[in-house]
Amino acid sequence: MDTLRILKGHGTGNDFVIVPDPDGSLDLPPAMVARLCDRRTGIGGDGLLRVVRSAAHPEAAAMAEEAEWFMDYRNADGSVAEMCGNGVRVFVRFLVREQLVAPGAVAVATRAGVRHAVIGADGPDGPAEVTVDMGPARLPGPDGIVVRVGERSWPARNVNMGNPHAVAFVDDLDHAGELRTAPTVTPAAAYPDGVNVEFVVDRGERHVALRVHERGSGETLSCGTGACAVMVAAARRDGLDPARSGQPATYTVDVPGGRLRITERPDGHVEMTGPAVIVAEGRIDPDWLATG
Ligand SMILES: N[C@@H](CCC[C@H](N)C(=O)O)C(=O)O
Repeated sequence: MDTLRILKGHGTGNDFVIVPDPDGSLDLPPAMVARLCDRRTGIGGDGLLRVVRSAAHPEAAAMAEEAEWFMDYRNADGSVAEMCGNGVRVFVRFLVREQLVAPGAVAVATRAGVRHAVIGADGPDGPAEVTVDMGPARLPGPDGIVVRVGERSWPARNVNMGNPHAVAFVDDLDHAGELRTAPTVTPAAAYPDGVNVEFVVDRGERHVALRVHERGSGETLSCGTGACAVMVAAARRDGLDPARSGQPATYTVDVPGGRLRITERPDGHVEMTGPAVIVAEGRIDPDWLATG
């Protein structure tokens, strides 16, 4: 690799290094991803979005007819994740900016399947928000999940948005402490591949706020899949189930980096709407790459 074009983007403060690689020709081992995501010695990011044509990637080739582009998402530690909600909005923003797709309906292949997004034209008030059909939530259980931080513990709900989440309702977001290390979640068997943990408080009617500790990235300013998991957990707690009532349920979910609007539809699909921003673009110094 002599040089590498990269961009930097974020969605509600969840930030990503974007690596265009249409032909899927780059070798991006976990150590290189971690170097690029390092906030002091690299570009810095909660994760990395590699932009690859679905047909050029073995994990996405089967989705190529439905979605031309594959979001190869990696966490900041280099680990692979199935899905990233903020990431998919930023990914769509990137595709439109590069004129790789037209504004409007955009399908994106992910490891959790194809996700369908809608992005409008930018207006006088700034860039259009992006809405993504995040698919249905699964609530696989078991009962009795507990999240612990230091001396405190809370019951939690297992919500899967393509990736795993433990959602704990708490009295005060500060009670989760510094979150420098991952909360302990038991039983461990509920999450064989690790877990993202959300701490949630109520802010008003159908309005909640969260903090999140992400698998592979630590505490972040936002998590789109986490916000969707939180919305569904809050709806069930509040006695709402659109699949049974036939009525959609919409919640405002505040994250440390902004605000997302999440709707669960009667068909069970969860829609997320929020901003997606491209911050910068440039090239990685070939010497830096070579000394990895
Ligand atoms: N920040 C993302 C989620 C990224 C993946 C997650 N850390 C995992 O390992 O599942 C989002 O916005 O959803």
